[in-house]
Amino acid sequence: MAVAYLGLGSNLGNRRENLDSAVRRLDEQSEISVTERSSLYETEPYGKTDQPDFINMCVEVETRISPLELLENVLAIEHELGRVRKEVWGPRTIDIDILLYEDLELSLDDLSIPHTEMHKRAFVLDPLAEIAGGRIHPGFGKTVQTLKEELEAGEKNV
Ligand SMILES: Nc1ncnc2c1ncn2[C@@H]1O[C@H](COP(=O)(O)OP(=O)(O)OP(=O)(O)O)[C@@H](O)[C@H]1O
Ligand SMILES: Nc1nc2c(c(=O)[nH]1)N=C(CO)CN2
Repeated sequence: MAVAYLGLGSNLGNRRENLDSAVRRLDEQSEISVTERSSLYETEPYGKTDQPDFINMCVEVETRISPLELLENVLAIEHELGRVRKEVWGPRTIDIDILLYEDLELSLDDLSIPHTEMHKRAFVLDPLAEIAGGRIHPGFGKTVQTLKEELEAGEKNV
């Protein structure tokens, strides 16, 4: 059984309901069990800032399926929940990113693991540290908690 961590975000419609539905749908997949969920974090939009605030959270899942099959499941759930991809980094009913999958490092056209931006994003590291603070990011060889602290220290020095 593999343990993976997913980051979820919503900034359109009923954001809590969107996140709840996404977590429920993930857990309803026969091949995926949601084993931990973080609290909800209200966050200002990062990157493209002229859009509504997000609610972000992370979940831990256990699964026997491969990273690419997990991505297919995640994209199908995004689709079911009505996410329309109009612009990169734009508003969305639901966004689900695969952050970590065991200690795998993978770089394919459609899938990079760990997620390439996760260490730069407080909206990922804050909820992730709550449920996986001690997990090692295989690319950096540092725990999630350390990456979160380094990001916070860096932000103070800007
Ligand atoms: N780790 C990953 N998790 C989810 N999608 C990924 C990952 N790595 C690559 N992708 C690819 O990224 C594509 C676009 O993702 P998406 O539209 O969610 O980007 P975004 O949310 O706007 O930006 P970001 O990925 O930086 O959060 C997906 O269709 C998927 O093929
Ligand atoms: N706060 C916050 N900002 C974002 C988010 C997000 O989930 N939360 N997702 C983005 C694209 O993936 C871009 N910016």
